Amino acid sequence: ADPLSYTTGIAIGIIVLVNAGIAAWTERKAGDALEALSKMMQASIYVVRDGNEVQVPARSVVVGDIVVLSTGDVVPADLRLFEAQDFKVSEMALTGEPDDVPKTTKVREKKIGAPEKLTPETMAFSGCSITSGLGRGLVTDTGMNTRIGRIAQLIAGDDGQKTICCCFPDTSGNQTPLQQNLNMLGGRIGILAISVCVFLFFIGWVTDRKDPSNPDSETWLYMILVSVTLAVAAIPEGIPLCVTISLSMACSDMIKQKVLVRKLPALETLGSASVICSDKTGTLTEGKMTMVAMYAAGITYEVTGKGFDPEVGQVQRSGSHEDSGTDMGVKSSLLAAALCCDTTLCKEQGVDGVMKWVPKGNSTEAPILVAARKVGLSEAMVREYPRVMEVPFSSSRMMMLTVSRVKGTELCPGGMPLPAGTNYLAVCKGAPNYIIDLCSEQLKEDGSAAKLTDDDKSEILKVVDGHSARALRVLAIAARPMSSLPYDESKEDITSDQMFEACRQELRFLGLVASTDPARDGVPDSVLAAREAGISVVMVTGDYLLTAVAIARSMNILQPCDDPDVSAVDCACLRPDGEYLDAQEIDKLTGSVRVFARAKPEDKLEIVKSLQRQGQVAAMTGEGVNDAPALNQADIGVALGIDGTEAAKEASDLILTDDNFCSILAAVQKGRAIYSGIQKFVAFIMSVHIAEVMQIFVCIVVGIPVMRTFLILVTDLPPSIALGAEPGEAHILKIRPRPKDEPVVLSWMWLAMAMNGTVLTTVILIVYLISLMHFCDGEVLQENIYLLEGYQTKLSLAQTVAFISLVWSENVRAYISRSFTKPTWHDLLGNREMQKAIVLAQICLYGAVLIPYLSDRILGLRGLEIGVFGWVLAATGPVGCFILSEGCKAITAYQAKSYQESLVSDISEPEASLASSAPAKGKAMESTKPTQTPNGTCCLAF
Ligand SMILES: Nc1ncnc2c1ncn2[C@@H]1O[C@H](COP(=O)(O)OP(=O)(O)OP(=O)(O)O)[C@@H](O)[C@H]1O
Ligand code: NA
Repeated sequence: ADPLSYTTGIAIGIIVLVNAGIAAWTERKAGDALEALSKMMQASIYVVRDGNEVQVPARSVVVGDIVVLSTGDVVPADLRLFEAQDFKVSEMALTGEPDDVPKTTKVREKKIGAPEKLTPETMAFSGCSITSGLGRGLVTDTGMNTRIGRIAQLIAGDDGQKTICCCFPDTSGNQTPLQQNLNMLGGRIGILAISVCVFLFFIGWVTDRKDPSNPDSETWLYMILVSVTLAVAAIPEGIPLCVTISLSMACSDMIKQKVLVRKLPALETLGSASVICSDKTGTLTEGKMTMVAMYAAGITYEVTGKGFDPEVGQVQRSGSHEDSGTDMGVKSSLLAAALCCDTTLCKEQGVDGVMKWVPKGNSTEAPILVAARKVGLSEAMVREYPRVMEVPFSSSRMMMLTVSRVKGTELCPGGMPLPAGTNYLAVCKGAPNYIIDLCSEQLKEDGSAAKLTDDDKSEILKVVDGHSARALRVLAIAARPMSSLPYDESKEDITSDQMFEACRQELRFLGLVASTDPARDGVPDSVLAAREAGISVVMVTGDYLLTAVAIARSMNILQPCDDPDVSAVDCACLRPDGEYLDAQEIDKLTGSVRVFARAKPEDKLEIVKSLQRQGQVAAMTGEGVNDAPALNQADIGVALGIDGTEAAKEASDLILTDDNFCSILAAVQKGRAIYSGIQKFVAFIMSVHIAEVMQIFVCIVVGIPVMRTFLILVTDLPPSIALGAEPGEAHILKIRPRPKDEPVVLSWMWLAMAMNGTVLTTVILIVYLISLMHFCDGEVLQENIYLLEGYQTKLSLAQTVAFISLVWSENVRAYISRSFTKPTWHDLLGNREMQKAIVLAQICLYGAVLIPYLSDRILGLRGLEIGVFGWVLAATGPVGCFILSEGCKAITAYQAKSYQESLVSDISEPEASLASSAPAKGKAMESTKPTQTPNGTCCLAF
């Protein structure tokens, strides 16, 4: 019997196996990489070990551990609390209860008639986040034994891993929208391929095609073999594999850019981001504040020195160079402020071995401690005033309050006099416009207290505005000497809100402190680059409006032409009477506003929702627990790695490991590059499949022996993967963001694929026909060829030439496909992965055609016997392909350009009408949204 009819089947089998093997191996590798990533992102928590607080992975906590919890942490296990200060927990995940639940350490008698509590007040449960306060607890249960673990078990029933085909894990649940999109595309191509196969089967049957090697066999048997071959050739099984590889490689690359990808779909969404809403402190600025000015007891001061070093610089009256650190107002304000801080300042050895002053805690408080030391108020002195109560800073209250014990007749030597019988001092520090409303008197230069009139208030606010216009962050400090606590300490049920309310009455205004926060390097340029990329940058900050505007100007977020009355607002105007405005009115604001000041975390959520209603794809940064809903809502939730809380990280899609705004833009650029890389290899793979189908089709219909070219599906894999790793083209940040629901394969890409498939088919068929005529004594038709003596060898010579020519053409086309629009010679060697891939493909080729037995017996290829004529003829293929494909590129480039232009005009038309009707002046171009998808419909073009 003739082995050839089996070898075809064997060859197909081998190819499918090799393909599946490579696929499984690379998928595994990609999976490992992602797993390593997820390890890096594990939550961590402080526990007490050997008497020290140490940071450990949250998962490693065991029963009996003492866990230290503070605002923003996620409870790692079920705990019994034995310390709780203003401790509130969101139990949303457990009970669905949206309000924060206060916790305590005391077991209380259950009141008769009081509603049954779902969760005891003395326990904190795994998975819940701390919304305020500090606490310590003893771990009672971990893992699946926790409440949430047991609920999870109940829901899951049996927790067996889902698998398909008995051994392969079912990963379909983790697929990104793009992967799902491509799978759907694959499904449609599959259906199309099957129709073509059925059609071909009937044509072959009607025209009575027979197996050339076995003319007596049944036609239908042969045609089934051919049709199945065609189906294998038609389905682009390499695409999902390349997508997985490209996404996982991108994740590893992003780490170098200081971005951790928590959720894969974010990688794709990044490419279509049209607005980035960023925090200010620490993200746009360095978050390393230095106090530069003060106002105390009615006198203005300058503070000299830079950074956190308290040993250089002094406090001096404006216009003088003399040290005024001993002024009563200065001392009193700074001491009071220091009493109301949770931050510490200590000298530590830096990485370079030099001793450096480093603050630990809140960035706003650091400059206060530094300035206090400059006037001789050391931490040891501050500790002499024991704190009895604290209401921690929260972004919603915009202030912090503490009560400390004081004694004597003055606050400190040379400080403000205290009334007789004073035992406590309440200190409130925070946003000046909030504090000033709580004050009823003010400290005068002689140490007396005078009534704070409305004129005085506006005088002080003028000072605040003056500092704010210089981009300084201003805090007000107010205090109240008390003989006894204004609330009943022994009352168990008293909440911190009630204590806050009681202590913040009748405050005495002491002073203001103003600090600079320098811009991060590169941020102003990144903002400009974002604008060029069609992405608007919006600042959402808790800071004062004037400060925010001044900083936004220095960061290019507001341009000189922007009118701050239109482009910057205090968030209070989103909720004039405590209630948010209607959607429409909020949309009108978010359409033009670039700076949101005095923002509370809830405002972020409204802003994101509003931007999304307008068709924007929004990235939003966040750090606090209360930012979690906004991060969750945003298309791309970005948590800060350094300052961010665990709760924010858990709600996010990306984590910036350096908190730097510039990294977001780098991630967007990468997101765009990945997406265009995927488009490139999809087009590359699809066109070779189109070509395969066309060749087989033409051969069967005309009656030429079918080519033996399936191996191309293996040799094409490396270049396809390399296309996915294409570094983004230079103009990638110069085009506008891709509309949200634009299909992966655009209509002009379909045309490009069809043209390329046709070019490849035509060129290779011509090469094949010429070599058939050369090797098979001038015959090309199957029925004549199989009459020839030794026709098998002759035929396989011709097929070998066609195969070599095809692989070479594909290698050339891989370079051509590096850009849809730019000529191939532009940055020819710009992708090193491609060079490696081509070498690999070449090795496969020569192995397949030259290794004895493998080539001739199994694959039916005879590279050793085709002679110089064969090799030269094969070489004409890539040349022809190159010329024709480059020609087609001109058409594609034209179409791609008009598509981009149609996007721009689609957007600028409604913009023009909007601009003429709205009085908003200086409204820049990038605030518009890519709303509709201009006809990017997929028409199957082949
Ligand atoms: N530790 C603090 N104690 C007292 N008041 C504070 C403290 N930190 C900030 N504030 C006040 O609260 C305001 C809002 O602070 P918040 O931390 O919410 O904003 P932010 O850090 O400037 O914002 P973002 O980082 O989101 O840009 C500040 O402008 C300041 O007046
Ligand atoms: Na999100």
